[in-house]
Amino acid sequence: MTAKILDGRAISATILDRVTKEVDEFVREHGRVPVLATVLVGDDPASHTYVRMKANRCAKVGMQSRRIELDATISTETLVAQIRQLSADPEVDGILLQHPVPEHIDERAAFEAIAPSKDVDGVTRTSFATMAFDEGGFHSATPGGIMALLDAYDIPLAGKHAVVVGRSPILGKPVGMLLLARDATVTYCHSRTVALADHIAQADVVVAAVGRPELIRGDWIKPGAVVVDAGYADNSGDVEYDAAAERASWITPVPGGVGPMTIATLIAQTIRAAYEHEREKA
Ligand SMILES: Nc1nc(=O)c2c([nH]1)NC[C@@H]1CN(c3ccc(C(=O)N[C@@H](CCC(=O)O)C(=O)O)cc3)C=[N+]21
Repeated sequence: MTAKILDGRAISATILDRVTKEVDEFVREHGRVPVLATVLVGDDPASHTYVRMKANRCAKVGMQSRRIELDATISTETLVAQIRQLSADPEVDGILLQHPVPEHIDERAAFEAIAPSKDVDGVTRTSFATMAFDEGGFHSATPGGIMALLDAYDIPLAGKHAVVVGRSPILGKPVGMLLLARDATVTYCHSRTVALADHIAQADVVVAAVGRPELIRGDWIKPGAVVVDAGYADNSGDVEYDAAAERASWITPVPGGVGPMTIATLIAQTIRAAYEHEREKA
């Protein structure tokens, strides 16, 4: 078997086309352009690239982005104050704080300074809780993008055994909960898991979200499984792609899979936030 491609580039383009129309309508209706504020701390080149891509995608759909770049040495308090200011700014619809922040900063405290109504990247406790209770809040961008990609290809999830590798608060943990909400049977694996290969071999759906290139070997994959690779360390995935593609029924490439879906989710949630802000004003 050779796997079919879950084409995140194509599906994200469809989403961004739809958002472009929504933005156009929003501007005509409300006489202003939606604004996404991006906050980047420090000078990690990969983080700069991602934030630039997000700003470019904003421009492409007709939204404005406001870039805030902060020195790597700033304190948690200063970062929190900056983000609170954006949360209080009526011109800002969405706020993205690029992860990771330098180690001396309390990243959780910084995320929590994002007003829930502006949490278009889905990183706050409020968003986590609404996601977990299926109450329609903003989804964490990568998990939301993964679900949209699976849905675009009508991948069945009910009753399937999904194995999520990784348990980070904005990726592994929430994607497992979204799969659970769709009636998958979910197993979480992580750095302390014993016999990872044996778990992967049981999976109908594998979601790899650890950031360790080629941690997951192709010959672990159960024939016919769906493989979603959310790894992006050094621009390579967590899955040994060629060997996995020989066994899988569907697979996400890196690049061109989960990455573009993450950005599309962020952008789609930003126009939604803008509409909700206008509704609150009315
Ligand atoms: N608060 C926060 N939210 C995030 O969503 C977030 C984050 N922090 N920190 C870093 C990760 C990483 N991330 C990516 C987004 C798009 C691509 C992407 O589109 N990559 C292209 C290739 C990139 C290239 O060509 O260089 C692709 O996969 O096709 C990758 C990685 C979002 N992240």
